[in-house]
Amino acid sequence: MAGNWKMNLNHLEAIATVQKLGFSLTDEDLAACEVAVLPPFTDIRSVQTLVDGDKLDIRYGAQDLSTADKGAYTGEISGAMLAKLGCTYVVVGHSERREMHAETDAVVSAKAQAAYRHGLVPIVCVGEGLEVRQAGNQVEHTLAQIDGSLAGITAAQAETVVIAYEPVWAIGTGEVATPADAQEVCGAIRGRLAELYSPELADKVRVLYGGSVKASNVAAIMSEPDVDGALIGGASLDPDEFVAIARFRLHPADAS
Ligand SMILES: O=C[C@H](O)COP(=O)(O)O
Repeated sequence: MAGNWKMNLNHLEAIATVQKLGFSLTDEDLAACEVAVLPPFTDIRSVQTLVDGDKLDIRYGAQDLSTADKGAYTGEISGAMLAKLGCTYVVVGHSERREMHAETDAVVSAKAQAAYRHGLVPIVCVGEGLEVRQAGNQVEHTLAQIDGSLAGITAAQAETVVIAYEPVWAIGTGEVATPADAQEVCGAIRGRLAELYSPELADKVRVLYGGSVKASNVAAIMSEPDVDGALIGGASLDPDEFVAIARFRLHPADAS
Protein backbone atom coordinates (compact mmCIF):
# COMPACT_ATOMS: atom_id res chain seq x y z
CA MET A 1 0.00 0.00 0.00
CA ALA A 2 1.66 3.20 -1.15
CA GLY A 3 0.53 6.61 0.02
CA ASN A 4 1.10 9.37 -2.52
CA TRP A 5 0.87 12.57 -0.51
CA LYS A 6 1.07 14.73 -3.65
CA MET A 7 1.66 18.43 -2.70
CA ASN A 8 0.31 18.02 0.83
CA LEU A 9 1.94 17.94 4.30
CA ASN A 10 4.97 20.08 5.07
CA HIS A 11 7.94 18.45 6.80
CA LEU A 12 6.53 19.04 10.29
CA GLU A 13 3.22 17.48 9.29
CA ALA A 14 5.15 14.65 7.65
CA ILE A 15 6.91 13.91 10.93
CA ALA A 16 3.61 13.76 12.82
CA THR A 17 2.05 11.54 10.15
CA VAL A 18 4.91 9.04 9.99
CA GLN A 19 5.15 8.95 13.79
CA LYS A 20 1.47 8.05 13.93
CA LEU A 21 1.94 5.35 11.28
CA GLY A 22 4.96 3.96 13.12
CA PHE A 23 3.04 3.94 16.38
CA SER A 24 -0.08 2.31 14.88
CA LEU A 25 1.25 -0.30 12.44
CA THR A 26 2.23 -3.50 14.23
CA ASP A 27 4.85 -6.02 13.15
CA GLU A 28 1.93 -8.26 12.19
CA ASP A 29 0.46 -5.52 9.97
CA LEU A 30 3.78 -4.93 8.25
CA ALA A 31 4.46 -8.63 7.77
CA ALA A 32 1.13 -8.91 5.93
CA CYS A 33 1.34 -5.71 3.91
CA GLU A 34 4.24 -3.56 2.71
CA VAL A 35 3.56 0.10 3.46
CA ALA A 36 5.25 2.99 1.68
CA VAL A 37 4.86 6.76 1.81
CA LEU A 38 5.66 9.07 -1.09
CA PRO A 39 6.05 12.56 0.37
CA PRO A 40 6.99 15.82 -1.34
CA PHE A 41 10.76 16.21 -1.86
CA THR A 42 11.02 18.69 1.03
CA ASP A 43 9.79 16.06 3.52
CA ILE A 44 12.03 13.16 2.53
CA ARG A 45 14.96 13.97 4.83
CA SER A 46 12.59 14.21 7.82
CA VAL A 47 10.92 10.93 6.89
CA GLN A 48 14.32 9.27 6.50
CA THR A 49 15.43 10.47 9.95
CA LEU A 50 12.29 9.06 11.59
CA VAL A 51 12.32 5.75 9.73
CA ASP A 52 16.01 5.19 10.46
CA GLY A 53 15.91 6.51 14.03
CA ASP A 54 12.87 4.52 15.09
CA LYS A 55 13.78 1.53 12.88
CA LEU A 56 10.34 1.63 11.24
CA ASP A 57 9.62 -1.07 8.68
CA ILE A 58 8.07 1.50 6.34
CA ARG A 59 9.44 2.27 2.87
CA TYR A 60 9.46 5.74 1.39
CA GLY A 61 10.14 7.36 -1.92
CA ALA A 62 9.54 10.35 -4.15
CA GLN A 63 6.81 11.43 -6.54
CA ASP A 64 9.07 12.24 -9.51
CA LEU A 65 12.71 12.46 -10.59
CA SER A 66 14.76 13.96 -13.38
CA THR A 67 15.67 12.04 -16.52
CA ALA A 68 19.19 13.44 -16.03
CA ASP A 69 21.62 12.40 -13.29
CA LYS A 70 23.43 15.69 -12.61
CA GLY A 71 24.07 19.15 -13.96
CA ALA A 72 22.43 22.38 -15.03
CA TYR A 73 18.78 21.38 -14.61
CA THR A 74 17.27 24.08 -12.41
CA GLY A 75 14.54 22.76 -10.17
CA GLU A 76 15.16 19.11 -10.94
CA ILE A 77 15.94 16.32 -8.45
CA SER A 78 18.10 13.39 -9.53
CA GLY A 79 17.77 9.70 -8.81
CA ALA A 80 21.19 9.85 -7.15
CA MET A 81 19.88 12.43 -4.67
CA LEU A 82 16.87 10.27 -3.86
CA ALA A 83 19.00 7.16 -3.45
CA LYS A 84 21.28 9.06 -1.06
CA LEU A 85 18.19 9.82 1.06
CA GLY A 86 17.38 6.13 1.32
CA CYS A 87 14.39 6.17 -1.02
CA THR A 88 13.15 2.79 -2.21
CA TYR A 89 10.53 3.96 -4.70
CA VAL A 90 9.87 6.80 -7.12
CA VAL A 91 6.60 7.46 -8.93
CA VAL A 92 6.94 8.08 -12.65
CA GLY A 93 4.24 9.10 -15.09
CA HIS A 94 1.51 10.01 -12.64
CA SER A 95 -1.46 11.32 -14.62
CA GLU A 96 -1.09 14.71 -12.91
CA ARG A 97 2.43 14.99 -14.34
CA ARG A 98 1.38 13.62 -17.72
CA GLU A 99 -1.37 16.26 -17.87
CA MET A 100 0.19 19.29 -16.18
CA HIS A 101 3.77 18.80 -17.32
CA ALA A 102 3.12 17.22 -20.71
CA GLU A 103 5.03 14.07 -19.82
CA THR A 104 4.90 11.59 -22.68
CA ASP A 105 5.48 7.86 -22.51
CA ALA A 106 9.02 8.53 -23.79
CA VAL A 107 9.68 10.86 -20.85
CA VAL A 108 8.18 8.33 -18.44
CA SER A 109 10.42 5.61 -19.87
CA ALA A 110 13.47 7.87 -19.50
CA LYS A 111 12.50 8.54 -15.87
CA ALA A 112 12.03 4.83 -15.17
CA GLN A 113 15.48 4.17 -16.64
CA ALA A 114 16.94 6.99 -14.50
CA ALA A 115 15.37 5.35 -11.44
CA TYR A 116 17.01 2.01 -12.22
CA ARG A 117 20.40 3.66 -12.77
CA HIS A 118 20.30 4.61 -9.10
CA GLY A 119 18.80 1.48 -7.62
CA LEU A 120 15.32 2.96 -7.19
CA VAL A 121 12.14 1.04 -8.00
CA PRO A 122 9.85 3.01 -10.31
CA ILE A 123 6.11 2.98 -9.70
CA VAL A 124 4.98 3.46 -13.30
CA CYS A 125 1.52 5.03 -13.53
CA VAL A 126 -0.87 4.43 -16.41
CA GLY A 127 -4.58 4.86 -16.94
CA GLU A 128 -7.25 6.34 -19.16
CA GLY A 129 -9.24 9.55 -18.98
CA LEU A 130 -13.02 9.75 -18.97
CA GLU A 131 -13.44 10.10 -22.74
CA VAL A 132 -11.36 7.01 -23.40
CA ARG A 133 -13.35 5.08 -20.80
CA GLN A 134 -16.66 6.23 -22.28
CA ALA A 135 -15.49 5.07 -25.70
CA GLY A 136 -14.62 1.67 -24.21
CA ASN A 137 -10.95 1.96 -25.15
CA GLN A 138 -9.46 1.75 -21.66
CA VAL A 139 -7.54 -1.48 -22.20
CA GLU A 140 -6.07 -0.50 -25.56
CA HIS A 141 -5.11 2.97 -24.27
CA THR A 142 -3.51 1.70 -21.06
CA LEU A 143 -1.56 -1.07 -22.80
CA ALA A 144 -0.16 1.49 -25.26
CA GLN A 145 1.04 3.49 -22.25
CA ILE A 146 2.64 0.32 -20.83
CA ASP A 147 4.46 -0.33 -24.11
CA GLY A 148 5.78 3.22 -24.28
CA SER A 149 6.57 3.67 -20.60
CA LEU A 150 8.51 0.41 -20.30
CA ALA A 151 10.46 0.89 -23.55
CA GLY A 152 14.13 0.33 -22.77
CA ILE A 153 13.42 -1.42 -19.47
CA THR A 154 15.20 -4.78 -19.43
CA ALA A 155 13.73 -7.99 -18.05
CA ALA A 156 16.14 -7.83 -15.11
CA GLN A 157 14.81 -4.37 -14.29
CA ALA A 158 11.16 -5.19 -15.01
CA GLU A 159 11.24 -7.96 -12.38
CA THR A 160 11.00 -5.29 -9.70
CA VAL A 161 8.87 -2.68 -11.44
CA VAL A 162 5.59 -1.63 -9.85
CA ILE A 163 2.73 -0.66 -12.16
CA ALA A 164 -0.09 1.55 -10.90
CA TYR A 165 -3.31 1.52 -12.91
CA GLU A 166 -5.11 4.76 -12.14
CA PRO A 167 -8.15 5.64 -14.22
CA VAL A 168 -7.91 9.45 -14.32
CA TRP A 169 -11.67 9.85 -13.87
CA ALA A 170 -11.42 8.08 -10.49
CA ILE A 171 -8.60 10.19 -9.02
CA GLY A 172 -9.66 12.49 -6.21
CA THR A 173 -13.25 12.36 -7.41
CA GLY A 174 -14.72 9.82 -5.01
CA GLU A 175 -15.65 7.95 -8.20
CA VAL A 176 -13.95 4.61 -7.56
CA ALA A 177 -13.74 2.09 -10.38
CA THR A 178 -15.65 -1.09 -9.66
CA PRO A 179 -13.53 -4.09 -8.69
CA ALA A 180 -14.39 -5.56 -12.09
CA ASP A 181 -13.22 -2.37 -13.86
CA ALA A 182 -9.92 -2.52 -11.96
CA GLN A 183 -9.48 -6.22 -12.70
CA GLU A 184 -10.18 -5.81 -16.40
CA VAL A 185 -7.29 -3.40 -16.90
CA CYS A 186 -4.91 -4.78 -14.24
CA GLY A 187 -5.35 -8.25 -15.76
CA ALA A 188 -4.66 -6.88 -19.23
CA ILE A 189 -1.52 -5.15 -17.90
CA ARG A 190 -0.25 -8.43 -16.48
CA GLY A 191 -0.99 -10.11 -19.79
CA ARG A 192 1.02 -7.46 -21.65
CA LEU A 193 3.93 -7.90 -19.21
CA ALA A 194 3.85 -11.61 -20.01
CA GLU A 195 4.07 -10.81 -23.73
CA LEU A 196 6.80 -8.19 -23.32
CA TYR A 197 8.89 -10.25 -20.87
CA SER A 198 7.61 -13.65 -19.70
CA PRO A 199 4.63 -15.10 -17.84
CA GLU A 200 6.89 -15.86 -14.86
CA LEU A 201 8.03 -12.26 -14.69
CA ALA A 202 4.49 -10.96 -15.11
CA ASP A 203 3.40 -13.01 -12.10
CA LYS A 204 6.07 -11.37 -9.95
CA VAL A 205 5.25 -7.76 -10.86
CA ARG A 206 3.06 -5.87 -8.43
CA VAL A 207 0.14 -4.18 -10.13
CA LEU A 208 -1.58 -1.53 -8.00
CA TYR A 209 -4.94 0.16 -8.43
CA GLY A 210 -5.30 3.85 -7.64
CA GLY A 211 -8.28 6.19 -7.59
CA SER A 212 -10.38 7.11 -4.53
CA VAL A 213 -9.23 4.08 -2.53
CA LYS A 214 -10.43 4.20 1.09
CA ALA A 215 -10.75 1.77 4.00
CA SER A 216 -14.37 1.21 2.99
CA ASN A 217 -13.62 0.00 -0.56
CA VAL A 218 -10.09 -1.42 -0.44
CA ALA A 219 -11.04 -4.99 0.51
CA ALA A 220 -13.37 -5.35 -2.47
CA ILE A 221 -10.77 -4.04 -4.90
CA MET A 222 -8.02 -6.17 -3.37
CA SER A 223 -10.16 -9.29 -3.79
CA GLU A 224 -9.49 -9.17 -7.54
CA PRO A 225 -6.75 -11.57 -8.65
CA ASP A 226 -4.65 -9.06 -10.57
CA VAL A 227 -4.81 -6.22 -8.05
CA ASP A 228 -1.82 -6.58 -5.74
CA GLY A 229 -2.03 -3.29 -3.88
CA ALA A 230 -3.14 0.31 -4.06
CA LEU A 231 -1.67 3.74 -4.74
CA ILE A 232 -3.59 5.97 -2.39
CA GLY A 233 -3.82 9.74 -2.57
CA GLY A 234 -6.21 11.63 -0.32
CA ALA A 235 -6.89 8.80 2.13
CA SER A 236 -3.16 8.35 2.83
CA LEU A 237 -3.00 11.82 4.41
CA ASP A 238 -5.00 10.57 7.39
CA PRO A 239 -2.82 8.06 9.25
CA ASP A 240 -5.81 6.31 10.87
CA GLU A 241 -7.43 5.79 7.48
CA PHE A 242 -4.16 4.66 5.90
CA VAL A 243 -3.58 2.14 8.70
CA ALA A 244 -7.13 0.82 8.22
CA ILE A 245 -6.39 0.41 4.50
CA ALA A 246 -3.16 -1.46 5.22
CA ARG A 247 -5.09 -3.80 7.55
CA PHE A 248 -7.58 -4.92 4.93
CA ARG A 249 -6.27 -8.49 5.02
CA LEU A 250 -6.39 -8.93 8.77
CA HIS A 251 -9.62 -7.07 9.32
CA PRO A 252 -11.60 -7.36 6.09
CA ALA A 253 -14.85 -6.79 8.00
CA ASP A 254 -13.64 -3.33 8.99
CA ALA A 255 -12.92 -2.49 5.38
CA SER A 256 -16.06 -3.82 3.75
O1 LIG B 1 -1.54 8.62 -6.64
C1 LIG B 1 -2.67 8.49 -6.18
C2 LIG B 1 -3.84 8.64 -7.00
O2 LIG B 1 -3.77 9.72 -7.85
C3 LIG B 1 -5.15 8.47 -6.30
O3 LIG B 1 -5.52 9.65 -5.61
P1 LIG B 1 -6.87 9.60 -4.71
O4 LIG B 1 -6.72 8.40 -3.83
O5 LIG B 1 -6.86 10.88 -3.97
O6 LIG B 1 -8.00 9.45 -5.67
